[in-house]
Amino acid sequence: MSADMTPADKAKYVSARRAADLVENGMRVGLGTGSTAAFLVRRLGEMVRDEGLKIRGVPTSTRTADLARAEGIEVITLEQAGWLDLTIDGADEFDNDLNLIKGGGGALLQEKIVAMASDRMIVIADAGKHVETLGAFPLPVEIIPFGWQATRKLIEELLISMDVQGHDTALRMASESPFVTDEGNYILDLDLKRIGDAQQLAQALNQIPGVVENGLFIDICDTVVIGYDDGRLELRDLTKGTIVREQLDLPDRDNLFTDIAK
Ligand SMILES: O=C[C@H](O)[C@H](O)[C@H](O)COP(=O)(O)O
Repeated sequence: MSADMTPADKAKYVSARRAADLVENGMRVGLGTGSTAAFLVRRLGEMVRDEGLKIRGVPTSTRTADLARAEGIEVITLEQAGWLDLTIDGADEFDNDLNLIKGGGGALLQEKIVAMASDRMIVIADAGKHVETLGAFPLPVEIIPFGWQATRKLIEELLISMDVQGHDTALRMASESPFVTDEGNYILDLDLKRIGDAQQLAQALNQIPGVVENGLFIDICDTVVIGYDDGRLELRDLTKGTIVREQLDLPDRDNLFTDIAK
């Protein structure tokens, strides 16, 4: 497996592997969705099986739920958990204030609910996800299928009124038909290039009746673990105002990542 991993995959692995060390016995943990979060879930599974870690996980998608169960992690619902100690999730973009764009994998709604029901949200990401200004990654917006074209029109009018230039809104497709989220909704991807006031846009989007939620995570995440493909990593903690740089001791190349290879 190691030979097939791209540099970005290695960096994702580094961040996920380090973030797993922040999970403590007895925690109720929100489990994110996506390729970076999958590395985390696999590592946590290994810690549960081999190191006796006892956690209960609340997955943010059916994909993550399936993976967590396969890894031997006890899976519970958010209702059963009540509240979470920690959520660890990937992101499509993060800025210096740890505001995020999420939803590239279509799981933004459950991800936001789970993150906001947690004492702490940690993002795991390769360094390529860092941006000065959010918006290069198209912003996913989850919308109700009923009257979705009307919702799109209202979103486009909103973007014009907010003076967002050159925008494009695309219904996310899964081959021939619209992509459907775990909650039975559609996703519109807004190609905005640059989001000036992310807070204002997030609030305005959610005022539109057909909009369920948007992929802007503002003031939700307080820590990021940034991974590099050579094992370097950086932990930025906004609450403490600290940046800690470390080097992850990776096994030699032949064994690299075999602990998570499935
Ligand atoms: O809906 C998907 C999630 O928001 C993901 O966490 C995000 O798209 C990042 O995914 P990946 O880790 O695969 O880049």
